[in-house]
This record gives sequence, structure tokens and C-alpha cells, in this order.
Amino acid sequence: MSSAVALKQDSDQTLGSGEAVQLTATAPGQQDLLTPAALELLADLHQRFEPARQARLAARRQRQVRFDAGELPDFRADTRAIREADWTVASLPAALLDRRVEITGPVDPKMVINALNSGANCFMADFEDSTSPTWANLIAGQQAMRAAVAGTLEHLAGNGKRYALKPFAEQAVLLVRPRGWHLDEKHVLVDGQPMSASLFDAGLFAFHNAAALAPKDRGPYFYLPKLECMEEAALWNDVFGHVERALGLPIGQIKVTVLIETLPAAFEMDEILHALRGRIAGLNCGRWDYIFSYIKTLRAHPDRVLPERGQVGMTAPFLRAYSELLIQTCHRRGAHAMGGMAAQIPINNDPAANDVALAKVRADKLREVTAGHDGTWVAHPALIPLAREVFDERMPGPHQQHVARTDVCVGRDDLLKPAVGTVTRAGFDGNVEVCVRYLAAWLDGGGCVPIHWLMEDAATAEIARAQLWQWLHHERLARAAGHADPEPLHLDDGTPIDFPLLDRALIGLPARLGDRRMLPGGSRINEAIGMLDRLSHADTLEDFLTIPAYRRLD
Ligand SMILES: CC(=O)SCCNC(=O)CCNC(=O)[C@H](O)C(C)(C)COP(=O)(O)OP(=O)(O)OC[C@H]1O[C@@H](n2cnc3c(N)ncnc32)[C@H](O)[C@@H]1OP(=O)(O)O
Ligand SMILES: O=CC(=O)O
Ligand SMILES: [Mg+2]
Repeated sequence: MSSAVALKQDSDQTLGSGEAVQLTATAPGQQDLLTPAALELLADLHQRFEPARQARLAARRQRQVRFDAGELPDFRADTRAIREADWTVASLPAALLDRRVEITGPVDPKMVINALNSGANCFMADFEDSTSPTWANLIAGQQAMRAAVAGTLEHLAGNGKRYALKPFAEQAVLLVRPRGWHLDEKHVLVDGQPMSASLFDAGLFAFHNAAALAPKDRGPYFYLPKLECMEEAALWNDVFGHVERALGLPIGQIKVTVLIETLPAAFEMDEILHALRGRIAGLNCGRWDYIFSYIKTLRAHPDRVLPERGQVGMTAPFLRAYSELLIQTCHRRGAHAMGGMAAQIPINNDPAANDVALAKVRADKLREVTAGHDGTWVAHPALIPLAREVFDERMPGPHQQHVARTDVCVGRDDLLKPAVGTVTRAGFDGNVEVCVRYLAAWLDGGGCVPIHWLMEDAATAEIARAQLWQWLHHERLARAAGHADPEPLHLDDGTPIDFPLLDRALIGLPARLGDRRMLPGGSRINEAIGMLDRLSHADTLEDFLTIPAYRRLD
């Protein structure tokens, strides 16, 4: 670990000497978390791994330049030996053997208590897609994690309802999802530079909780988001190896599950498992970011434009191929193949509509367990009994790794084959509405919101704004790709998808939304409309919505 760390908090308060960590914001109770020793670990992680992170991000940009020039993703020639050799990942810890139902959600204390008490096998506490990373949210989330692991987490709601944890044996197993490699944590500067949000979230969680987890036969367990290739997985492996040494943990104590939620990563599932083989417990189908990544990666390929989001289900060719390849790959290597998230949530005030929503969730879980997944995700506690029932019926053991799926034969074309369908006016306007409402909520500190009874988070908002951009720029992109006399895309009623259509949707949105005081982030709606307008008109597709949005946070 690096030498002593100087801590400057706001007013240049210096607690030590040597390298400087500067905190640019304050939140209640942060002194208990950001102790000199914790900051020393964070500074050390930054100094060791920031150059490699930046190199990986540069490699992403270079790869995208090639895709924009017409190249298509493919399996790597230089890693063929890894794919062809027989090897398996390290054995799984007992706590991660049966993961049939996992609940996910933001990290505020009430959600954390509800999720841990929910009866799900596991809980993924999410610092990424469903958390808006205000400094207050991050500090409160890390405090909630520490108190949850200590068994002391309590919450008193505004309505007077008290929340407390069930006994440890009845709680879901905790996994934490740190933010992805692309995000900075601007409130922590090391040597004057913002540190990686991934290293901040994961490093701080491990620092405060590894010792308390060990006597319970647990460790810091992580879900790793938005990886694009094996080198990014190897970087995580190096980080965790170093954290284990720094904290005196046995090597391999930190376990990970990797979300396969980018198109490039789907071509490197074996390689990612291999890079993390001493600590990986499984892969997960992060379907929403995967759809976003398909659009983003193939943005300049006019023959691979997707229809509106509602028509892109898991039975679409490229999604079916990816989930089946994930199951086959995981089971060959001794890892769990986790399913993903249906977006429907319970509809409290309309029993008939609720039945339809639950039927869609049931069909999704049935598809997953029948295909060979070892577990699934739910967004809401009320969906746990349904998911459990479907998995219990078809998966009598703790998992189904014995289902080898040798019948699956997925090649490059299968992973790239687009869904067929249309863009309706409702689909176009729906993308505008979801993006604006989600962005407004996010800017106001809310990371996950129900909109028209669907769970909307950063990944689904990314689909909405990336689709809008790709549809609107289609004619220009097609011309650049060599198509003679390309036309704009059209809605199914014949209306051209052009900027006047977007302008009309944006101008009409406030009236459609009604009383914005009733909406999460209602006061930020105009700002969100302005952002979507700019992002949609820009000649280049912004990599992540949350990067420009983060500049406006705090
Ligand atoms: C693409 C991806 O990355 S998916 C993973 C990221 N997304 C998620 O994790 C989604 C998590 N889900 C949620 O945040 C919520 O379910 C929402 C925002 C969609 C809906 O939440 P609400 O509007 O509060 O739903 P609702 O009012 O029906 O909740 C009823 C109760 O269940 C609780 N609840 C709802 N979802 C969850 C959850 N995921 N975890 C724990 N508790 C939950 C609520 O806190 C509430 O508790 P209370 O009765 O004690 O007040
Ligand atoms: O993180 C999950 C996803 O679907 O995206
Ligand atoms: Mg995701």
C-alpha cells in the first residue's frame, strides 16, 4: 500500500502527509467511512490501477472506431486456445450455490432491509443502473452496506414505519454491484485526479466489510457491470487480488459474477471466465444494457437497426442466441448462468392489468429455467414467489449446471442478427418520455423509477435515447456506410423519423406529463428535455447518458 495519505476535506484539513486525497463534497457520517486507512487503500488502488483503466477505456474507443468503419464484432483469433481447452473455474462457495431468485435494487436503507428480508436467495445491492450517484446516495449506501453486514441496519420511515433486519440465517446473500469502468468518482480526487467510481465503490465496500463477512463464511461478493473484454476482467482480477493482499484476506475470498451486457463481451465469455477463474461464480444476462450495447456498437450499421424497445424481447434472434451461448459456456466451465430482469412490476390498482404483467414475468422466468439458467432476477419483492415457483418446479437441485446445452451452436451471425419489427408513434414518443422522466429523476437523486408500470433504470433509459439517436441519424449514417440515396426511417404510419418529429414530441411532452410536481424529479423535467434534445441532435452518439448527466449532479 502507498505511504501515508493526506486528507483534505473541503477546507484543506490535512490529516497526514504524503500523497493527497481530496474530498470535494461532504455528506453526513462520511468521516466514519472515509477514515485515513480507508482513503489510503483508495489512493493506493487509484495509483496502481488508474493507468490500466485509462488504457482499457482507450481500447474501447479504438474498437468502436473500427466498428464505425464497418467492421463487425467477432470471436478473437488470439484467444482460440482458451475457448478450445478444457478448464473449469474454482469451486463455488456454499452461499452462492443456490441463486434461484435474486432481487436487485438501490442502496438506500429501506430498500436494503426490504431486499435482505425479502425471501430471495440473494440481493444485489446496486450502485450502478438503479442508483443515481449523488455523493449523499453513495455515502448513505456504503453506510447501509456496513450496517447490513454488521446486522445493525435499521430505518425509520417518514410515515413512522420501523424497519429492521431479520436474523442473518433468514437474509438474502449480499452481493454488491459497483459502478462500471467508464465512470469517475468526481468527489474523490487522488493527486488531483478523480478516481475510478468502480474502485471507489468496490474498494470501500471491501475495506469495511471483508473482516465482518469472513466469520460468517462469506466474503465481499460483487456483480461486475458493463465489461467489454477479457482484459477488463483481468483488470478486476488484479484489483481484487491486490485488495485481498492489502486486507489480509485469503486469495479468492472475493467472488464475482460478471454481467454479460455488452455486445463485445458476448464474444469473450470463455475468456472473461478464464481471466477471473479463481474467483468467478457465474455470468449473468444483463439484457437491457445488452440491447443498448447492440445499438451503440452497431450504430453505424444501417442494416442492423432495431425496432422499438417493446418489440425487442428475449426471443429475438440475437438475444436468444446470446442467452443460450451464455448458458452453454457457463455450464462447460462450472459457473452459474444467471438470467435477467423482466421489466414488469406489480400493478396495484388494476387486477386485470396486474395479471397480464405477472403472466409476462412468469413466461420470461419459464423461458429462462427451461433454457438452462441457474437463477433469475426480480425487480420487486412481490415477484419473488412467482419466480421461485417457476424455478422450484423445473430446477429441483440448487442449480442445473449438468444441463450442458450441447445442442446450442451459436456463431457470429447469430449474435448479430437483428430483431425485425417497426417503430410506432407510441414507441417513438415512449422513448422520449422514458428518457426525459428517467433523466429528471436521476438528476434529482433517484436511480430507478416506475413508469407506466415498468421498472426503468439507467440501462432502459440508455436504450431509449440510443434508439432515438440511431433512428434520427439513419439517413446520414446509411450514406456514410455507402448506401446510394438512402431514405430516413419511417414510423409504421409513414411519418418520416426526423428532427421535426423529435421537436414535436419534446414540445408536447410537458402537457402529456400533466402536473410535474407529482413526478419523481419533476422540477428537472425541462433540464432533461434540453439534454435529450442536445444528445439527439449531436453528430456522435454519446457513450453513456450518465457521463454528461453526472456533470450536472451535486
Ligand atoms: C437493468 C437492470 O440493471 S435491472 C437492476 C436494476 N434495477 C432494479 O434493481 C430495480 C429495483 N426496483 C425498484 O427500484 C422498485 O421496485 C421500483 C422503483 C421499480 C418500484 O418501487 P416502488 O414504487 O417503491 O414499488 P412499490 O410501491 O410497489 O413497493 C412496495 C414495497 O416494496 C419495496 N420494494 C420495491 N422494490 C424493491 C426492491 N427491488 N428491493 C427491495 N424492496 C423493494 C418498496 O420499498 C415498498 O416497501 P414498503 O412497503 O416497505 O414501503
Ligand atoms: O444490469 C442489467 C441489465 O439488464 O442491464
Ligand atoms: Mg445493466
